[in-house]
Amino acid sequence: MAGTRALLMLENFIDGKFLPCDSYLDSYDPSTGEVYCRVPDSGKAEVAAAVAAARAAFPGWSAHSPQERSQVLLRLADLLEQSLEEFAVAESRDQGKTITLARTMDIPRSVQNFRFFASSILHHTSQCTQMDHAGCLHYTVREPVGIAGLISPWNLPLYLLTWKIAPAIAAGNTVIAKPSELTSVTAWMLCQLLQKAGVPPGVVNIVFGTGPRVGEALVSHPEVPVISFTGSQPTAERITQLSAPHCKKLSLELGGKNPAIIFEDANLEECVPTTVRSSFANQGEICLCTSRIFVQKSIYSEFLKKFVEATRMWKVGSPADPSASMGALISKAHLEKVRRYVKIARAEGARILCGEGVDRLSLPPGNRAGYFMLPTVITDIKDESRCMKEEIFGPVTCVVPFDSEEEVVKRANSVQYGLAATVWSSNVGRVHRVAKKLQSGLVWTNCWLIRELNLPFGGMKSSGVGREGAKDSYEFFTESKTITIKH
Ligand SMILES: NC(=O)C1=CN([C@@H]2O[C@H](COP(=O)(O)OP(=O)(O)OC[C@H]3O[C@@H](n4cnc5c(N)ncnc54)[C@H](O)[C@@H]3O)[C@@H](O)[C@H]2O)C=CC1
Ligand SMILES: N/C(=C\C=C\C(=O)O)C(=O)O
Repeated sequence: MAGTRALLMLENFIDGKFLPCDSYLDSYDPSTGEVYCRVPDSGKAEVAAAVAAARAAFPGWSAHSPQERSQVLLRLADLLEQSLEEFAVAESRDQGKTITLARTMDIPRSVQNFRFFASSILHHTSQCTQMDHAGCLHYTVREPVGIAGLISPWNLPLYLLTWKIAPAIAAGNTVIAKPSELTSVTAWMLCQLLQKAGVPPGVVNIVFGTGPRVGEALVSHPEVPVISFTGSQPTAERITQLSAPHCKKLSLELGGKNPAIIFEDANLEECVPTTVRSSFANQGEICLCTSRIFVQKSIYSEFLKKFVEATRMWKVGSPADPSASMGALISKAHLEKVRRYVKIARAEGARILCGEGVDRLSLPPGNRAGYFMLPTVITDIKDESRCMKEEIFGPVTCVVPFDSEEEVVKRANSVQYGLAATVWSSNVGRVHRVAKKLQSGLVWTNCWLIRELNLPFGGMKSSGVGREGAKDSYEFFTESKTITIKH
């Protein structure tokens, strides 16, 4: 329990006003295991109120010029940047990640999301073709779709929420956002900045609560024609079913089982630390994290030794500790789920080289009830194992050897997911060839998570439907109309 300290009470943000809710959910600080915040447990009534506000705000907001909307987004970015530290501390407490990561990645990227779409909205052009034999000119115009429903997960709370809000409102839509019930605080803090930045009431509405209650009410609402979702594959299936009767536009950004392919000519000085980071950053709770590492046989032992040594240097500690590389996992249930995967691997005869069940986790007394685990490296594991097939979404990675390029491409592609991959080699021809053959929406060669926001982001196969980015998000959040002029 939270002891004598008052709990932080969040409120929904509808039509520019903070509104209390009839019932509330407990929200935990993952680094202590204590309830510290209460989140509205919204449902159909709150969604109906948000839809009414978004509907009323749409004509005015969509009639603004892109330049006017851009100015509002830029003010929002500036205000967020001025409060960066406050947001970083709040994100860390709510999610369990280190303050350092929130300060250097989550909040700066949220600022960048607003700045990026404030700029990119100014540069779209439409198409025009002529048909002289028929005396016709054809051109396209794009219009905002209407009210956008935005559902975001708990791993990168403000980062992914703003990645949806910014392009949606830049294009002239009004929005109803539903952050994860596990991490609602920075979304609520953002509402205070919306007012200051001059976002008109009703343009951005935020309803808090669980997926089955408020999430489904939003997805099922007939006046919300477009849904952008980031989260798990089973939830995406449910959203697809609920939105099917309304033929909604869907963008689904889902999970991954991302391979790292390390050839014998890789530069291990760069590859080892980057692959440790790609496996364990944000406690492994990023859909882009590496969870299957394929290493060419001739360097397998050398890589494994260096990789385990580097993983053991990755300190797990209080999120406020500047020397900690990893904080707490999101929840007790998630921690248990991740640990279960390690147990399954062990029962199948795999070897756990470091981390869970092998090394001792040392934490300050105040964090001992938190949801921490050590970064864990598994080897001697079959490709058919659940740990090599299913998304674990925690600090667990598997390392296995391979012989040939052809073999490793086949094995890398053998899972249901196709989100991100890394390829490590100094042979330029090989990196192009392998990148082309991988079934993956994103391939990073000799690096990881260097993002170019202009270009398409998203996955193949069960990793999702649609792409996000400057042009892709613009196309998703607008409808195209083709006009023919006979002259
Ligand atoms: N981007 C990614 O790849 C992510 C993947 N995951 C995966 O999903 C697993 C489960 O995590 P969850 O938090 O349960 O993910 P989730 O997919 O259930 O939650 C994501 C968002 O969807 C909402 N939601 C849940 N059920 C819904 C429904 N029926 N209708 C509308 N919205 C709904 C949630 O409230 C949250 O805002 C994780 O262990 C991880 O494997 C989780 C978060 C992000
Ligand atoms: N969607 C996720 C990460 C996106 C990162 C980016 O846009 O840079 C995720 O982890 O769910």
